Amino acid sequence: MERLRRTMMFVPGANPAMLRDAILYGADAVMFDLEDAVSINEKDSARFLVHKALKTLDYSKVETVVRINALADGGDQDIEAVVTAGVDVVRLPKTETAQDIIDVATVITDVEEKYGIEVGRTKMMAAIESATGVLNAREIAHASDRLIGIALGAEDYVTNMKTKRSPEGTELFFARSFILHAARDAGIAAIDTVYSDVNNDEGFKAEVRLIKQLGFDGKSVINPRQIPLVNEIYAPTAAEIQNAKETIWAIREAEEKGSGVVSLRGKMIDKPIVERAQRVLAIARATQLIDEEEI
Ligand SMILES: CC(=O)SCCNC(=O)CCNC(=O)[C@H](O)C(C)(C)COP(=O)(O)OP(=O)(O)OC[C@H]1O[C@@H](n2cnc3c(N)ncnc32)[C@H](O)[C@@H]1OP(=O)(O)O
Ligand SMILES: O=C([O-])CC(=O)C(=O)O
Ligand SMILES: [Mg+2]
Repeated sequence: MERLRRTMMFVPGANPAMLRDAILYGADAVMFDLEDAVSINEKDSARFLVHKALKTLDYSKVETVVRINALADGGDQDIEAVVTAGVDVVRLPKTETAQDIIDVATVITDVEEKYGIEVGRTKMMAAIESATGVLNAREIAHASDRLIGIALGAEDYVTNMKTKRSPEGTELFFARSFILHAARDAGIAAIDTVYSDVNNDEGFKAEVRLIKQLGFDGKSVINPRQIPLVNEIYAPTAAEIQNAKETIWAIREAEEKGSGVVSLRGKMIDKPIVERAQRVLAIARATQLIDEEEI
């Protein structure tokens, strides 16, 4: 099973208390921010704090991500600071073209070589936050073997599109769909954008249901309270788990009889349906909803 990336929590890089406690809330990934959550005069101290946090804290199973600045705005210094501290993933914001990714990947390679770090160890993500970025999403998603995913950055995107976010997310439908297709085409993760109305749990849950149904692997979050809400919606229900088990049992029985198709309670089961059932069970296993050995 690929790594779970249901929640990626932004943590402002200049806030030592938040950096220290970020690990405690159960996010699949913590994403330390050196870009828009950090004011210009705090950029250097944030870079230093994030380097220290990555070096000294124990992240065990939590994936570490750092959102860097553009190369023209100190991104090369950010890369040196975080790659030498062992970050798992470098996230490039406002990615417009495949060349943006190639340029960052080249700087990462230089730093890995300079410090004797295995070349390719540091992974990357691209955040897509403009019309140009969306239209180039397919090339971006294929731009480097380092890429583990692409993400939508909707606040900047709607600004670029001269609109604003709505509860229904109509204005994001094309960008979400296109980014998802690009990610699936490249075989990498698709991560949805933040929900900024941090005290509106009902609105947040409606958005999470929508992006799960579209097919996103998970969502960037900005507050610890959003983490359990995502996990609850992403967890397979007892009925879904039972149905997945019955699907596997039914197809095993059919295969023993030499057939690749069977019907379960009037519904046809064949290869893609079996694949979906296997994914439900893999998520159930990864989230301890069923035992490792079960089925
Ligand atoms: C468009 C973009 O670029 S989005 C990405 C950049 N933005 C960010 O990184 C913002 C991250 N989030 C935050 O800074 C905050 O959650 C805010 C400003 C949105 C809300 O702040 P608050 O109202 O103070 O949050 P809240 O009262 O829920 O905080 C509860 C606890 O969680 C902690 N916490 C809140 N958000 C975070 C976070 N993102 N990471 C780590 N800890 C956090 C608080 O420090 C507080 O801890 P304490 O109880 O030990 O004091
Ligand atoms: O990447 C994100 O979700 C946050 C962000 O920068 C944006 O929405 O502009
Ligand atoms: Mg942004």
